[in-house]
Amino acid sequence: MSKVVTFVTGNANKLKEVQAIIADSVEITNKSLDLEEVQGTIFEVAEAKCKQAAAIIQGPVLVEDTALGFTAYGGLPGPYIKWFMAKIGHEGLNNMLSAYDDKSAQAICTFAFSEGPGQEVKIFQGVQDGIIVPARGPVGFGWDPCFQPAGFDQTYAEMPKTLKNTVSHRFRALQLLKEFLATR
Ligand SMILES: O=P(O)(O)OP(=O)(O)OP(=O)(O)OC[C@H]1O[C@@H](n2cnc3c(O)ncnc32)[C@H](O)[C@@H]1O
Ligand SMILES: [Mg+2]
Repeated sequence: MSKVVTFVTGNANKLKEVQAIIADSVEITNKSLDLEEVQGTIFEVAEAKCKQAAAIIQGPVLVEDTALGFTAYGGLPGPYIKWFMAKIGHEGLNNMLSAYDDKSAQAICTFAFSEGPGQEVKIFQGVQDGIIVPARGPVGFGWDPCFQPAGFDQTYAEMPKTLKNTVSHRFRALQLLKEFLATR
């Protein structure tokens, strides 16, 4: 069984964070592919991406799906946040919540791992609560400028990368993944 895991993602920023957070403990190579995403729950989206990746790579694969859910919208946009970001941007995300007092949101990072085609898909999820705020900080990675994690007065974008990478939804999910990969 190959120990090397291929992380399949079309997102260079995700890859950078994953490398920064776990590269010292796990051997991960990367394949840049924008996998098709089904419509469904976060788990269904992650599982389907993982099966697709395993079929392409024909070996151990890791994929990740990131969701941003607004409490006032019952968890939407959730896994569809990418398309909301692309079409309405930071200002639009804030405007969506202008009718509501509750600005709270959850950033959810879901990794899905499989040893290969036909193998079981394992899921590792990390959640960070926060609020949606008018964009602050450098524009670099998705909705970072308008997500302020609970317990902090900076948005993800304003934080030094080293801080985001020790408190984020992705960091939390990677702690679980790391434990699993260590026993593999
Ligand atoms: O190939 P994949 O891995 O699917 O990469 P993607 O860019 O399509 O990513 P998703 O399908 O998971 O969609 C998540 C969206 O949220 C954005 N995003 C993901 N993680 C983020 C983070 O930590 N901070 C801000 N934005 C993030 C990302 O740029 C997308 O627009
Ligand atoms: Mg995607």
